[in-house]
Amino acid sequence: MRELDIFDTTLRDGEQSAGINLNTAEKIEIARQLERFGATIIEAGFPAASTGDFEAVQRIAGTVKNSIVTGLARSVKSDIDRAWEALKGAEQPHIHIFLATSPIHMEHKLLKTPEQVVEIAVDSVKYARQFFPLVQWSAEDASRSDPEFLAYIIQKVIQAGATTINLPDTVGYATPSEYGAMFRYMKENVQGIEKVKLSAHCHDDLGMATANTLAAIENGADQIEGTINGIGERAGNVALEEIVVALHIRKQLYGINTSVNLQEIKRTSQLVSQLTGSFIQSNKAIVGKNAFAHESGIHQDGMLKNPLTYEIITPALIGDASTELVLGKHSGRHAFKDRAIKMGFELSDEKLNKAFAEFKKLADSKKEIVQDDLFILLTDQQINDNHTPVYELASVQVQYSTQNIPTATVSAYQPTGELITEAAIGAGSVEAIFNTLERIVKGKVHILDYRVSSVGKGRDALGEAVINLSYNGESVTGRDVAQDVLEASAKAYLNAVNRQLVKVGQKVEVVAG
Ligand SMILES: CC(=O)SCCNC(=O)CCNC(=O)[C@H](O)C(C)(C)COP(=O)(O)OP(=O)(O)OC[C@H]1O[C@@H](n2cnc3c(N)ncnc32)[C@H](O)[C@@H]1OP(=O)(O)O
Ligand SMILES: CC(C)C(=O)C(=O)O
Ligand SMILES: [Mg+2]
Repeated sequence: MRELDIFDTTLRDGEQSAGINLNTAEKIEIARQLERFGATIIEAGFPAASTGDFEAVQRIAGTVKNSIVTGLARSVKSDIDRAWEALKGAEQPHIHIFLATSPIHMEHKLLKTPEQVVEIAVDSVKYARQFFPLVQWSAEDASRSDPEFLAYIIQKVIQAGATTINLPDTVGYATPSEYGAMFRYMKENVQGIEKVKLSAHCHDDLGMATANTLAAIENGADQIEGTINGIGERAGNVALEEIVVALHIRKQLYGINTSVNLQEIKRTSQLVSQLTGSFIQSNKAIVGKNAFAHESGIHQDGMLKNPLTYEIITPALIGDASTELVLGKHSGRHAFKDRAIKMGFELSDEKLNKAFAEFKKLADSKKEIVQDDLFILLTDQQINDNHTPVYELASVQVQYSTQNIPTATVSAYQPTGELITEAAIGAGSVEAIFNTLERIVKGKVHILDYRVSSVGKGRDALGEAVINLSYNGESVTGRDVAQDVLEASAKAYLNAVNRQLVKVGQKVEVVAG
């Protein structure tokens, strides 16, 4: 059986998705889950990009023990120095350096000749090797590069000390046969290629990321890179869950093993979706809401006679218990704690007590508490930063009728602890609430995106609101749930503003420390 390394870039390329903005606590939570998922390598960020990214990479490198942690760097000394600062405490320091090799990128973006690009690549890898035992070098836009030039620069970079070579399909342009052929060509034409790991990195612009990644595997890739739920720049990266399940289901065809624990797929997917605020389309392979739903009569008949007629994967394979929990308003702390532990949460007693109080409040207004409700509630406590003072919703009241202008009255605690009440009108109830909140948070707010949906099933399902707004010029996403969508919307709005405040608080801490 061949071993394949799984390089997860949810926290770097995934976070490059428009509208996704994770804070350090959320990144650490995702990184810990990726470790449970079994990623060989976790790309935790781009340390030179911002203080927030630097801090997240440094803290993840100090937290995660069973996966290698890496950070991205341009081929410049200052980026490599910053990456070393962030990663020197890691168990196995690993850096990911990239430089574009396609004619269009070299000429129009880097403004360099191919000769200069070779020199920069070699110098940066040599420089990085002085610090890092593991250096991955990526030829950005490899699939649109001249194969001979690509083979030449890869050979030079291997001689300079690179330990992994990545061949990205940066703009999702390649077809499976072309992408596979590139791997074969490099294997046949680059001296020393057998000494390094060869990696695939596919984007989904033409919907071919999964097919391309499998083509790379068929042609000798030792590592594949992707994200959970396929989030990422533009149309996203390849969805790791699709690759690992395909390799598992088609084991006889591929003969490949990975370190991934398939049972952790559902939880990882749910966590990434919740913390990034990015919905998973219902027909998404493996993790979509309908991925295991059989609707039509002929299919249901077949399933009843023998599930293998229509089911190649079961929810149980990916750890989707989907069971309705028998936790309700009469449940006690022990049963609640036991369930939280079984769901993989590690909460302090203080956080567990807070989560329990929230659970009791919810159980009073909702017949049944399902797994999804509990997951959201416990995750919120787990990543809750209670050091930076933030806004907290006290009450919201809306007057709406088809004849009159909607009016909202909102009371909220300020970061100072003071309770204030404001009122405003709007074209609809939601706008009236948002206009009122804008007065409360005392900053310029622009709503960029806003969505509501239900969590779980039934009339009394929780309402979830996700809002992307810019607060004082910085774009940030907030989300929250409540029994009522208007309350969820108000809470999601404050959640976004609070996340921005927490981020600012973290920056101050890093600069001061
Ligand atoms: C394919 C990918 O996903 S690549 C990763 C993309 N991710 C990101 O860009 C997110 C983080 N980026 C950032 O925070 C910023 O872009 C920074 C901090 C890295 C740089 O910011 P700035 O200094 O303001 O430069 P800006 O982003 O405007 O331009 C990029 C510069 O880097 C150069 N550059 C681009 N790639 C590379 C590279 N691999 N190696 C060296 N230089 C590079 C560009 O040519 C440009 O140089 P110029 O300023 O001489 O024209
Ligand atoms: C930085 C590189 C590997 C990248 O993300 C890409 O080329 O898509
Ligand atoms: Mg990419």
